[in-house]
Amino acid sequence: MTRERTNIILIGMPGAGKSTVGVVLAKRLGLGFVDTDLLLQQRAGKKLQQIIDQDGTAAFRRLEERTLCEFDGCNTVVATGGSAIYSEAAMRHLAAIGTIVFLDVPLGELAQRLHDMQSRGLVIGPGAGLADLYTERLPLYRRWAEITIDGQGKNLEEVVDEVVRAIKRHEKTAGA
Ligand SMILES: Nc1ncnc2c1ncn2[C@@H]1O[C@H](COP(=O)(O)OP(=O)(O)O)[C@@H](O)[C@H]1O
Ligand SMILES: O=C(O)C1=C[C@@H](OP(=O)(O)O)[C@@H](O)[C@H](O)C1
Ligand SMILES: [Mg+2]
Repeated sequence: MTRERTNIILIGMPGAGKSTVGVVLAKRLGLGFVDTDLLLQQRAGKKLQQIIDQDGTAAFRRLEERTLCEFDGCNTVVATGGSAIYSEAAMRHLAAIGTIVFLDVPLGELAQRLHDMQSRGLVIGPGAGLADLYTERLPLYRRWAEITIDGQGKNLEEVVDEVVRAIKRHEKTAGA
C-alpha cells in the first residue's frame, strides 16, 4: 500500500454493515474511524432525512459529494453512505486515498435488517423500493470495489475477520 492510500473505504447498500463493521474493523487494525454520514449531518446542521425532505435528493447528493471529496484523512476506516457511488468525482477521490472494500450482502438479508426505510434518509426515487435500489446500484458497487466481501449469512465478527484477511491478502499481492 502506498503512503497515499492508507485508508480503508467501505462501500455497499444501506444495511450492509458499513458503519457497524467499520468501527470494529478500525479498532482491530489500530486505525481511526470516520462515518461520512456524520460528517455530512454536522456540515448541514441537520439529520440526513431532514436534508432529503427539506432540500431534496439532488441537494443531498451534492452535499455528500463535497463531503467525500474534502475528506483527506489517513490511516482511517471510512464508512461511506450507500449513495456515495453516485458521484464519480467522490469515488475517484476515495480510490486515490484508500482501498475500496465492498460489503456485498444479499437483498433478502438487507431487507431483514432495515426497519427504518422511511426515516433513514435514503436517496431513493418516489415509488422505488429496496430491490430497485439494489438493482440500480450493484453494478456501481462492483465497478469501484477493489476487494469484495461476501457477507451472506455472516455475523459482525465474521465479516470483520473476513475483511482483515482480505486486506492482508490484497497487501501481499500489491507488494509482490
Ligand atoms: N453482519 C451482520 N449481521 C447481522 N446484522 C448486521 C450485520 N452488520 C450490521 N448489522 C445490522 O444491520 C443494521 C445496519 O447496519 P449499519 O452498520 O448501519 O449498515 P450501513 O452503515 O451499511 O447502512 C444494524 O442494525 C446493524 O446492527
Ligand atoms: O443508500 C442511501 O441512499 C443512503 C444511505 C445512508 O447511509 P448508510 O448506507 O450508512 O445507511 C445515508 O448516506 C443516506 O441517508 C443515503
Ligand atoms: Mg452507515
